[in-house]
Amino acid sequence: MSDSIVIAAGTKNKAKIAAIEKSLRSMADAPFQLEAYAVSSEVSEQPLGDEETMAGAVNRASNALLSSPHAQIGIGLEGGVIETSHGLFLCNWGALKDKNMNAPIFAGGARILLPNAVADELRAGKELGPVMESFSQRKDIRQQEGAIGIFTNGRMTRAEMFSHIVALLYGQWEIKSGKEKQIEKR
Ligand SMILES: O=P(O)(O)OP(=O)(O)OP(=O)(O)OC[C@H]1O[C@@H](n2cnc3c(O)ncnc32)[C@H](O)[C@@H]1O
Ligand SMILES: [Mg+2]
Repeated sequence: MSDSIVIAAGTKNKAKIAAIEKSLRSMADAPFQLEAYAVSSEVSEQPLGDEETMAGAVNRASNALLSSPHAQIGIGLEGGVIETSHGLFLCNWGALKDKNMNAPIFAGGARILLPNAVADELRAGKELGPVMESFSQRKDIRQQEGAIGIFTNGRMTRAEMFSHIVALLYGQWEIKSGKEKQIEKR
């Protein structure tokens, strides 16, 4: 980035904001301002499958951009679950919307299998957030290491997982904005 730009995040979740902040700080070559808006994802509280989770991510990105008077970019991150022949997996998506670009940019995140006890509660219509609280006997897991942290023995946190998605989004955005890195040819 050559000029300072305003980026609007479509969430107030601490793990998601930390991911955006940390990932962008490490990549952006100019200062930026990050604003956080508690926008609607316009999908269910517990998105099911890639399509619904992607829709949640892009709706958050668009709604964040609309909420901010000065932002050039909106970022939306959404956590969902997806049914497979091997069981129910966590699935995560991010979307970036630049007000000067027609198409949104997408990136998907890490997936891991949920234990049967947790998966069955979700299949019965419960949300992962509260299910994780009763499973781990702790409050607010979704703003901390998340289900992914608990089920990977703390090797990957929710913020780290979302920071990979933000890097995937930002790198694609750089290429589309003509800010490609000059990689040395050997
Ligand atoms: O404030 P927002 O941005 O909505 O943050 P959130 O934690 O609710 O995150 P999502 O809406 O993207 O997640 C969809 C649902 O999945 C839950 N969830 C997703 N990932 C989770 C995780 O790693 N740990 C605990 N709950 C999670 C979350 O509580 C919601 O019920
Ligand atoms: Mg939510």
